[in-house]
Amino acid sequence: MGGQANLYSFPAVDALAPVLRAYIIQCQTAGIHRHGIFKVAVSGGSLPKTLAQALLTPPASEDDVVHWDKWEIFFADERAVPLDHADSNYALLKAELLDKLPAGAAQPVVHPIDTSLLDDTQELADNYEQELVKSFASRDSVKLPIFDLLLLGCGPDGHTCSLFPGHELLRETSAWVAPIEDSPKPPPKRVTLTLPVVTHAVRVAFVATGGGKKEVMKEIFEAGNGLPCALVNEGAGERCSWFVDDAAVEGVTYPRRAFNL
Ligand SMILES: O=C1O[C@H](COP(=O)(O)O)[C@@H](O)[C@H](O)[C@H]1O
Repeated sequence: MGGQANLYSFPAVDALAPVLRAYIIQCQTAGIHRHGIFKVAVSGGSLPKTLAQALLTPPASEDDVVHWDKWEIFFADERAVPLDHADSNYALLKAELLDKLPAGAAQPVVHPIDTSLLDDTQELADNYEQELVKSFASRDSVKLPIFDLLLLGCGPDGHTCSLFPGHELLRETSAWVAPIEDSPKPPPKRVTLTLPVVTHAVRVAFVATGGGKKEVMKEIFEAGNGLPCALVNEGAGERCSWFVDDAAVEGVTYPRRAFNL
């Protein structure tokens, strides 16, 4: 993959949010142009709150409209818990964003995990993979699903989705969705998109904010060290963009880019 990941840095989340929105709208326009729909996968953690800040403000113009009725939302990773559990990424996205969409307005199609399968994470992952197969066409006809956009977080240890540093899941080359039963961050049982699916997306955007991320950001951008986020940078190259606040990249020498709104 040619090119390097783009790093966009802002004094604070208030300044980051409108640029993230503009970037997402660009991806939305491209997706709708490409196939009449916008297929996105989102992370949990701190991301949904920032996403809400970016996407819930009224449009500034016709070109700035979020066409929710064209959105198909998947989860980049999910914890093996009920959908109303405090650890559920679905519950988080619902509380932060989905429940706040204007009443009566068109709604996105959302794909949560099948919670009847929580006792068997392999089944849970296989079932979620089938959700992707239904949406992206059969596994026989496409080697990998191509999301229009992945919206990802970065943990302070450099994990993204539920792909953790040094974990054998990083070597998965066949499955689209994989189970993990020993996540170092609770809860231990989860399902996650695999690295090939992540790096195959049309666009990948990370959002990382706060001084608690600065050590790992330095490692990701200056050493790599095989950290999951660094592997995404390497695999997706210039298709990958980071939206961060200055606190998260304090001391990081990697060049920042200017985002042309
Ligand atoms: O466990 C998880 O953590 C990561 C990072 O979360 P953050 O709070 O540090 O942003 C998140 O992206 C992932 O979806 C979640 O399951």
